[in-house]
Amino acid sequence: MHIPLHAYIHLLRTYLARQRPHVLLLTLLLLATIGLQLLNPRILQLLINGAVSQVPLSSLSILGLLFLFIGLVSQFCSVLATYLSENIAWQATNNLREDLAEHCLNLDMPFHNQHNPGEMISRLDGDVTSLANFFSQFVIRVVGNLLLLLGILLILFILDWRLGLGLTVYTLLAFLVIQRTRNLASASHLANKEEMAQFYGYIEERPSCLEDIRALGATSYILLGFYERIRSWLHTIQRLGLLDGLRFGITSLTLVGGTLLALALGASLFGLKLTSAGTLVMLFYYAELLQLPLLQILDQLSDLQDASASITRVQTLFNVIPQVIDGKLETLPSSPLSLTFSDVSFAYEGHEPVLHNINFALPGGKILGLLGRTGSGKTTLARLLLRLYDPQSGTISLGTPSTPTLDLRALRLSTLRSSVALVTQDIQLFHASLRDNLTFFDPEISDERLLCALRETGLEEWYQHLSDGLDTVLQGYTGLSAGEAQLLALTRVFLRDPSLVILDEASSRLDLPTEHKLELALDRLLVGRTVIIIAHRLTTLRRADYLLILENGSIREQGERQSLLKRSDSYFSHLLSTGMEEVLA
Ligand SMILES: Nc1ncnc2c1ncn2[C@@H]1O[C@H](COP(=O)(O)OP(=O)(O)OP(=O)(O)O)[C@@H](O)[C@H]1O
Repeated sequence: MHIPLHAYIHLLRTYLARQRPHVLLLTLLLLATIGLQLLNPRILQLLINGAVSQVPLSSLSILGLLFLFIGLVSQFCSVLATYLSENIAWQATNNLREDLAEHCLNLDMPFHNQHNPGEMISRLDGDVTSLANFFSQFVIRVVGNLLLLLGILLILFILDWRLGLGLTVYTLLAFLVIQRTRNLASASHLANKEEMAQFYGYIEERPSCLEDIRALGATSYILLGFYERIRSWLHTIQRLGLLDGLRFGITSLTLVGGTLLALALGASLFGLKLTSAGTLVMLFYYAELLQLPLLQILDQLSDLQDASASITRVQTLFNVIPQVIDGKLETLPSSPLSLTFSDVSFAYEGHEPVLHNINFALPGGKILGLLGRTGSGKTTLARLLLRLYDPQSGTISLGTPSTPTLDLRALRLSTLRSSVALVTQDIQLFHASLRDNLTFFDPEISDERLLCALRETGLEEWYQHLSDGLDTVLQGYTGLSAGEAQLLALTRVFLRDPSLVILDEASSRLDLPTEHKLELALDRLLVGRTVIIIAHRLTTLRRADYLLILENGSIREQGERQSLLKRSDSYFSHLLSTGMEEVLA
């Protein structure tokens, strides 16, 4: 997978620029750690040589203390650097996660239809998390460890060119050998992940159809599938364990080889009286130290491989452009809006047309009852009105007293969606306080306004039974009846005060007191607004000034409710006389 260098640099610059002082401090700390790591063996050399040549104990003690002090400072710097790099990584990944989440939320429905929530979680969490190391450590660690490596080899060259040359050749060979052996188990690691996903997918799916499994007596069949998967997984794990063990063995042997080489070279120089005991110990120390940058550079390179895949996926997501383009007009008057559909036709991407040449006009402040069998296109029509999708042909316009036809596409999406409210049957409640569920986390909305809205929707009594009032945490639908959930959705609309309301009535039957409360709430809510009700109850239809009946995505009939009622040949009259079940179900 090839990612241009500028993509890495762009990502690093974007997300590290906000934390420049921390990055600078981290660089300094790492450089200090490297300097101290290089210095300490030299102190050890002086200490041992001093001891051999019997320098005074006080001087040796100072050297000993200095050795300890440098070790401590080096450890302290390294702890501080770890803390800082964790912080930098969290900040950078959180900023990236935030930008990506905002981007995804602004993408339109066609995108979300094609990408399931699991995929989004894997992008926003999995991929972003795997970039943490890339942000906090990659450049600094690779450059830092290269400096450490070069520093050690340079010191060895200065000590004796044969030592320097021998260990340089060893370093290059060790790099190649360890790098090669690392790839030994990578195919097995992938296979292991695949087997794991298969296994969990299998056991996750089974509980959801437990009843069917029992009723059909399919338990043995399910267990057989379970054993087959676990057997296949076991073989993969065994192979992986073997290869991992082999890899570990080869790496350890290669590293020990370096120390042995250093000792052999040092010992032969010592035998030729070309070096001192202190230098021999220092050499051993450097040879051990050499392992650290070698392994860390290889670790960083393998992390970069993972990061590259994540960077590609994150970039691809950032490159997705919404199909619904935002308009420019920022304001709409708060008076009831008139609505016009002119020759609107629409098909979901890759599907047959759902709406065909829809034409209708609804004056401001009036109520339209929208009827039709299931699948006739009612919800789709509401989605077009909110610009969750754009129609392939035709225009939808809102009208204000000053501008009778204002194409939806001219409006800012945020303006449109604050003026038009959609209450769906599928009411979403967050795991959050009642206050946050109503205000959508907007601190500007006062508690008085909230209580007033709850009174308007008849939820005052329900509210008084809540243990923590507005701070009561709603656990999804637990403790809420379907009617109460609908009333809460209406309370949200009261608070937003939109000019046009689309209400997809719940098709389930409510008990009489709740239905009564709902009717009262609607009486108050719908006054002075333009309303479209996707109606499932006769009582609601009585509110409608106009009716529009859809059939297979086309208008079967439309007109003023009263005049349709009066006309005995109207389809509506026919539906009334036959009980209307088929279109209100
Ligand atoms: N996201 C989608 N992608 C593809 N086809 C869809 C999508 N949503 C709805 N449809 C199809 O569009 C047609 C109209 O669906 P729509 O939900 O608008 O009907 P409806 O009249 O609101 O039905 P109901 O009363 O059952 O809610 C149906 O055939 C449906 O399968």
